[in-house]
Amino acid sequence: MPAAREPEVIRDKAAMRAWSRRRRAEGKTVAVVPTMGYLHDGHLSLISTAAAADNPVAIVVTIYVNPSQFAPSEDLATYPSDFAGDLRKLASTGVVDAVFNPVDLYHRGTRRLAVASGGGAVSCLEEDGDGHETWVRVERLEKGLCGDSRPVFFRGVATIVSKLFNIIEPDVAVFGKKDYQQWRLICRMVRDLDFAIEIIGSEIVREADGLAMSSRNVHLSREEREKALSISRSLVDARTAALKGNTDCTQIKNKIVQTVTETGGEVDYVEIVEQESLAPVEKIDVPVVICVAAWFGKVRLIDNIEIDARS
Ligand SMILES: Nc1ncnc2c1ncn2[C@@H]1O[C@H](COP(=O)(O)OP(=O)(O)OP(=O)(O)O)[C@@H](O)[C@H]1O
Ligand SMILES: CC(C)(CO)[C@@H](O)C(=O)[O-]
Ligand code: BAL
Repeated sequence: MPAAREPEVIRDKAAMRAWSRRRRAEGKTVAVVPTMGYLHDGHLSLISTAAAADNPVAIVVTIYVNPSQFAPSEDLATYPSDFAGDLRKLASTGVVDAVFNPVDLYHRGTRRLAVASGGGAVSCLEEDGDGHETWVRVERLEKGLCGDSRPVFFRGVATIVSKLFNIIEPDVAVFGKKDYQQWRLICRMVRDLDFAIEIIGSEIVREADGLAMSSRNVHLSREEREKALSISRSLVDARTAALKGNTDCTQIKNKIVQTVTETGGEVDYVEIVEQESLAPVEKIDVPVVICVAAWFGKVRLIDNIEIDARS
């Protein structure tokens, strides 16, 4: 394990771009790990993936809670943050060269769009004005799964990730498979828009009892956290059943819904989709991913499991 090393903190986008260009002029590969902070071991595993990507590599971790991916009704205001703690964790890896932590990445404008008066603020960004008006949309992949209950989420993600790519100009970017739809959507965006960036999907990191690590887990009470284990447990059971030959998706989905609901969670969705297209399937005879989103109290969690019955 490398010795602890403080990353350089960069707040300004021009400084970030200049830093990145200097690293490339030195012959380094620039790898970026985009995050919203409140870092945990899942994030640190993305950094390890980036460090293994190429050599020599300059690693930038971005910490920015992007207002445009949150609807006004969602949890932007309570999203956890601990920048000092994040810096300590990043320093302890010994491999992170820079942290990009901008105060704001949007033009806010002057005209305020009040949500209450029906002024058209569909995300927390528009609540602050009409300054930003250019959006990146991945039209099919943004629909379904999380796109149904978070209608502005993927528009916000695709747009902020494009902005980060334009500022940092990385060679490589690492995303977690915990946010499976997000990872697939970014891959598609990069392909369709010819970003010269390799996208790496990194495996889900779990707590010892199976709960997928997530910044929002901090908001779970002890009881809610216990109930939330029903997601990972039911996903593992579903995978075991599928590999034993129960490939009927309706049956598998019903069982997961039943388990999570009986435990006290409120299911948002359970879907079984083809791994790359995210198209729903009826039978597990192609590589699939089972995706789940469920509420435990005020916390909405997502998780998934990949199944390739041929392997
Ligand atoms: N448990 C995990 N394993 C692997 N990657 C993860 C894990 N948790 C988050 N990531 C990845 O880290 C990146 C940044 O995610 P983010 O900062 O939103 O953290 P998060 O834990 O997913 O938070 P939340 O789900 O509460 O928003 C994303 O690419 C995400 O997929
Ligand atoms: C990719 C991302 C950093 C964009 O804000 C965010 O959606 C996240 O943390 O997964
Ligand atoms: N990790 C996804 C970021 C979000 O839920 O807004």
